[in-house]
Amino acid sequence: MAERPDRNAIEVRDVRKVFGAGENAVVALATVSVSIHKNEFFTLLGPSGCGKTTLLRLIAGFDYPSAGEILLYGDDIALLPPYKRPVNTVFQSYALFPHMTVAQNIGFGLEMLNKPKAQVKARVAEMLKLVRMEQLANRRTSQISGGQQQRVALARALAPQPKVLLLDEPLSALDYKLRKDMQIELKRLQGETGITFIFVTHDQEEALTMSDRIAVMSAGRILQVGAPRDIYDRPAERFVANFIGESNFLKGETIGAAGGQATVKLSSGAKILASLPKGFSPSGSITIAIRPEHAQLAAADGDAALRGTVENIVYLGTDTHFHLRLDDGEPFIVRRQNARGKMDGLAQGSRAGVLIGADAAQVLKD
Ligand SMILES: Nc1ncnc2c1ncn2[C@@H]1O[C@H](COP(=O)(O)OP(=O)(O)OP(=O)(O)O)[C@@H](O)[C@H]1O
Repeated sequence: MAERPDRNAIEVRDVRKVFGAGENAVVALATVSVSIHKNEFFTLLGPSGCGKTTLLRLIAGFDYPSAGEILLYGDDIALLPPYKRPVNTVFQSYALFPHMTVAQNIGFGLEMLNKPKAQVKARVAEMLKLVRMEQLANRRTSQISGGQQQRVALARALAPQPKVLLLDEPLSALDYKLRKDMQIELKRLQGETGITFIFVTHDQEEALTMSDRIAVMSAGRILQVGAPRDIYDRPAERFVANFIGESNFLKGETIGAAGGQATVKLSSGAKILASLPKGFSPSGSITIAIRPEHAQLAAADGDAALRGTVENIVYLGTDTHFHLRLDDGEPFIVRRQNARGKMDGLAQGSRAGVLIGADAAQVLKD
């Protein structure tokens, strides 16, 4: 299949997937559209059951959409069988052959494609180097660690030079430290090979660490697509603001909007500026989200936007969370980075004000 550099690596257009029929029908994907660019590390992020694996399986060809198109560099592949697609998958269970060596596992796919022996040998050597497993080439895969098995599974999937690599929660079986190392390793592999990676995870930290862009999914829909920073700083919906990081939610009234920002009157009477989601025109009652680290504590008698009482102080090593009860009864958390030797007079039961930074508030669509 010829690669057309002007096209997106993958384009999912109005794809719907329903399992079963009649009363037993399950809508796994409710009309999803997304474009994934060439050379991109793209992540599908969402809770269990939101449809991530279903979308990945449709791109891989393990299943077919009920409606819609899936294009790879402009060609519709939705009905092609998996082996005819220049796409490969790395599964959570690495699915290696335990009686074969590391090198044999990596070369297996190439041999199945009847590639000449010399070519297989050269490619296997290249892949062993790429995943830094040269020393263990002749070990059986039953005799290497989980992290090493993961590298072999990656090398095997990359060996036939797919145009797109699909990764379905490939790090979830690894312990925390190894998982962190493999996140960096995966990002390096993607950069060095230039292959488009589509990665599935329910772990928001993993998604933020590795991705060029993230699609946040919930209940068979894609709610928001953006760079990690956009998704974190500019969540468009309450689900996104809640699923990624922590957020405070405040009710307010819109009293004007211009230049992508709304002026919002809070129940405390304070007026603040809040960013608007793209193309969204607010009216009347709205909800805004504010990250705990984007608000600051201040004197209760000053000109703070919010006022309340400190109910709880949670020390977390790197920072401290101050749990406030605002005067209108709503909870609000302020996170402050800890500095050595710095103490303050705030204690449980103290009155405190909250300052909201100039670019801290985000209007939500729901
Ligand atoms: N073969 C199937 N038959 C019927 N329902 C299915 C089938 N596969 C998936 N589903 C349903 O479709 C929905 C989406 O499932 P999917 O596996 O895509 O979610 P997911 O986000 O990948 O979840 P997880 O993180 O738990 O793997 C779920 O409600 C699931 O129960």
